[in-house]
Amino acid sequence: MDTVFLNGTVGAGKSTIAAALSVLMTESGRHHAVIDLDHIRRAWPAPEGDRFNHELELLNLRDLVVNYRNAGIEHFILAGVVEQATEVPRYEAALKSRGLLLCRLDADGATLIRRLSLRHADNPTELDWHLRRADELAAILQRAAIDHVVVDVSGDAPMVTAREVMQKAGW
Ligand SMILES: Nc1ncnc2c1ncn2[C@@H]1O[C@H](COP(=O)(O)OS(=O)(=O)O)[C@@H](OP(=O)(O)O)[C@H]1O
Ligand SMILES: Nc1ncnc2c1ncn2[C@@H]1O[C@H](COP(=O)(O)OP(=O)(O)O)[C@@H](O)[C@H]1O
Repeated sequence: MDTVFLNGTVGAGKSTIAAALSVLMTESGRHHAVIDLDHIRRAWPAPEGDRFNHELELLNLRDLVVNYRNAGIEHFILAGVVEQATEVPRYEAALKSRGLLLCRLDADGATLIRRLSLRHADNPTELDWHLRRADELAAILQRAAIDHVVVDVSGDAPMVTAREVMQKAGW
C-alpha cells in the first residue's frame, strides 16, 4: 500500500487529516508527500461538463508524481473527492500506485455545519454553497459506497483519526 486517498464531503476534514497523517509519517521517518487535489484543479474556467476540473487534476497529478518519485517519495497522502468507482483506477494509474486505500471521512450533519460555519465565517455566499454541497455530496458518497474503509470523524481530534487511518493502511 503506497497511497491513502482521503475522500469525503465538503468540510469532512480531508485536508486536516492529511496534514495530521503527514506529521505521523514524518515522526516515523517515512518519505511521503501530501497532495491536496483541490489545489491542483483550481483553475478558471473549467471545461463544459467538468465543473470541478477533474481531467486537469488527473493530468497534474500524473506529472507531480513523476517529480515526487524521482525525489524518493514512496508514500502518497491525497485529499480529494471520488464520486465514482471508475475513477479509482485512473488515480492509481496517475500515481503508478502499488496499492491505494480509499478512505472516506464521515462526519454527522451538525459537525459539518459547525466546521463549515467557522471556515467560511467571512463569506455568507460561500458558506451557503458549501452547506448545500456538503449535504448533497455526503448523500452521493454514501450511495456510491466505493470506499474501502469509512472512518467517523465527528468527535475525534485530528491526530486520533490519523492514527486510525495509519493502522488501516498498514503504515
Ligand atoms: N466531485 C467533486 N470533485 C472535486 N471537488 C468537489 C467535488 N464535489 C465537491 N467538491 C468540493 O467542492 C468544493 C468547492 O471547490 P472550489 O471552491 O474549488 O470550487 S470550484 O471547483 O471552483 O467549483 C471543495 O470543497 P472544500 O475543499 O471543502 O472547499 C471541493 O472539495
Ligand atoms: N477533527 C477535527 N476537529 C475539529 N475541527 C476539525 C477537524 N477536522 C477538520 N476540522 C476543521 O473543519 C474545517 C473543515 O476541515 P477541512 O480539513 O478543511 O475539510 P475538507 O478538506 O474535507 O473540506 C476546517 O476549518 C478544520 O480546521
